[in-house]
Amino acid sequence: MSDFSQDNAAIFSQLTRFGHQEVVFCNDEDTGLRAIIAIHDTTLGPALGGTRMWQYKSEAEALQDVLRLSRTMTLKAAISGLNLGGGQAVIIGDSRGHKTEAMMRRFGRFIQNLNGSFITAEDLGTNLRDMEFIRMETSFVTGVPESIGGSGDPAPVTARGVFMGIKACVREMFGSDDLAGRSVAVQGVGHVGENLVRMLREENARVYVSDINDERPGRVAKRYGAEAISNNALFDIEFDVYAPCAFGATVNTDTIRKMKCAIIAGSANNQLADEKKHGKMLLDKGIIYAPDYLINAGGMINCYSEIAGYNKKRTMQLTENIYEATRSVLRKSREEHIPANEAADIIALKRISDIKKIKGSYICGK
Ligand SMILES: NC(=O)c1ccc[n+]([C@@H]2O[C@H](COP(=O)([O-])OP(=O)(O)OC[C@H]3O[C@@H](n4cnc5c(N)ncnc54)[C@H](O)[C@@H]3O)[C@@H](O)[C@H]2O)c1
Repeated sequence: MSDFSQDNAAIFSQLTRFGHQEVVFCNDEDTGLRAIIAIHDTTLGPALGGTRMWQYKSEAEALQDVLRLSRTMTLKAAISGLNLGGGQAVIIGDSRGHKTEAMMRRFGRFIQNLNGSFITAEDLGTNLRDMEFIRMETSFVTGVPESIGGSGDPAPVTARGVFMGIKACVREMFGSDDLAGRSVAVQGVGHVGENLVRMLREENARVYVSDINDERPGRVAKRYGAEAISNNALFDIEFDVYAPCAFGATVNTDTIRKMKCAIIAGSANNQLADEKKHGKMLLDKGIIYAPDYLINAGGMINCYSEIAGYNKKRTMQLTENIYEATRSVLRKSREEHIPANEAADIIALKRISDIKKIKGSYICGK
């Protein structure tokens, strides 16, 4: 991968290719801060996106990550009916060694300079404490602790959205969204996965759980009446729904060949190793896929509510809408015989282009 700093033209061609509006490079010698903020699209509202701190192998890799993630946030907001755009920030460095209060607050000042076109939240390598530091310098941060007026842990809300997505898929496949007796394998029983297991068991689904952490599956299985299985056995067992809730790219050529499930619906980001290729493979194999950014939007919805003045009831209503949104995507996929991830992209991009026209005519009419 070439270093982007040696090839400026490549940056602009990438921005054009993915339709990014603005990219800000933040450099501060005193604190050692090196960060990139990407604002993908603000047609629907301010760009919301997490701040990820990661030891990237190269600057090019950091840029690629921030561009990809910010675009997904645009699609997620659009398909969820939120008045938000998509953005993302990455801080280059080791979150365990390089992070300081001063660095986070300096980063907060960069966000402040964007005057509200970018609002951030926690992501991999950052935590609620970091958000508190950022908030000392700017109000354009969300997902802060409940103790200081925020919406708190988004995982239960994310799990609720995934649960609604699973129900919509089950209805598409079996004609009813009743989960009693349906079998679901939840891979990764962390914050989201465990909440999901609880909800599934409340509807009497048969639940299998696996995790790379040896202790968790047994504990979660015992608590909710699920069955612990080994990570390696995941695709040897037949079940109705595979719910990836651990990490990305678990849906790839190798695993699709082994899969005996009817549905894939989980919280992990970027589940398809290759969007185009694996979306098509799933369609051809007759496996229903709930696009990840659609059904894991609960966390974003939680942040959206916080920006508007947090209201738990409204947050849950918006999250329940994931059921109908998933149904629309699956219907389009079935009627047009296109992969579900492609159907989701089309619906999300159409909402943005429709609203862009309205905004245009509003300005003309002034
Ligand atoms: N937390 C949210 O609100 C939210 C929102 C949107 C998307 N997501 C995505 O959902 C997924 C789960 O999020 P979370 O907050 O529950 O994270 P988490 O870290 O709390 O849980 C992840 C779990 O997956 C397990 N795991 C890690 N690698 C594994 C492997 N190779 N095989 C099996 N299990 C493995 C971990 O041991 C852990 O128990 C992540 O991909 C995250 O990006 C989370």
